[in-house]
Amino acid sequence: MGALHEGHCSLVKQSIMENDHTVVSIFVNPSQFAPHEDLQSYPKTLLKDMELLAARFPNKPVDAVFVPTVSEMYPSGITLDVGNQRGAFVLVLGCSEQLEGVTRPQFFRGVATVVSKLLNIVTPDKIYFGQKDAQQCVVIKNMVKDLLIDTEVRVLPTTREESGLAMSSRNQYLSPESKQHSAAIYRGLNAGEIFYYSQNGPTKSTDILDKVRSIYNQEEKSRFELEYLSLNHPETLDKLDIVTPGEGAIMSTAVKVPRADGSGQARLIDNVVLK
Ligand SMILES: Nc1ncnc2c1ncn2[C@@H]1O[C@H](COP(=O)(O)OP(=O)(O)OP(=O)(O)O)[C@@H](O)[C@H]1O
Ligand SMILES: CC(C)(CO)[C@@H](O)C(=O)[O-]
Ligand code: BAL
Repeated sequence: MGALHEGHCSLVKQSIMENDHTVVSIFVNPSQFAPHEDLQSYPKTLLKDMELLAARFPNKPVDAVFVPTVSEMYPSGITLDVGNQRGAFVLVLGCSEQLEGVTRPQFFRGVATVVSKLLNIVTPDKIYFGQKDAQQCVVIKNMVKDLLIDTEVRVLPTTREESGLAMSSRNQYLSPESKQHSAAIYRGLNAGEIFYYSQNGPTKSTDILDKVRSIYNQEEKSRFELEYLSLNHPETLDKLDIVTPGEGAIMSTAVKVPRADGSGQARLIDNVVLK
């Protein structure tokens, strides 16, 4: 969606390494935002993005940057009626009731819709996504499988700041202080991860999540508001009561932190995969 950072660049780098041609799409997709979300303020830095791509990949540059308009992507307009969301994609994907789907009921549908459009336009052999948006990756993998789309979905690890904070375009909303507090998001997930591996066997989800919460509880609620914290099956996103080695889980969270300009909260997501 633009406002490019090193997380995006890691996807571009991998694509340049693995393919003859690379297309970058930059499109802030209105259909995945609910009316109360941050579509209007979402950072748009196209010229800087182009400069960053040129500077980071001077030897083998990307072949095209695709920057469509909303009406090019949605020639028949967009239906934003959340009450009417049970369209084909939701039926195919079957995970609209989970996690991001609970707090952002339009999100999975909007992402599936725009990604299928992008796939139809570019027809790539491979398409690259970041593990930071783990649930989005599950939805897209299911969509590609269920709609028999001829592309390979590549998911690359989350690029982090030194503090552990996952890089995200929305980090631009934060003050340096808020960024410091936000680093607790990953510290907590990491504490849960370490606990799980120390158990060396099936582990109760509540025990793992308690370890994460013990870190989150050290933060003041006005600075760090937990929206969800959950352990889910890595492929179906079903909630797990027990995490079993071999089957594994995605431990994911969404946290709201104050925006630097005082205009409310920024919502940040992160996750770790338990093997
Ligand atoms: N830190 C990261 N590491 C690896 N991939 C990332 C990272 N951040 C984003 N991506 C991936 O880049 C692609 C484009 O994401 P998007 O433009 O929404 O950026 P974002 O930084 O995730 O923005 P947002 O702040 O809206 O979450 C997605 O596949 C996303 O998972
Ligand atoms: C998958 C995506 C491109 C759909 O707009 C977006 O959600 C993103 O960039 O993560
Ligand atoms: N990185 C996912 C885009 C979104 O939050 O809408």
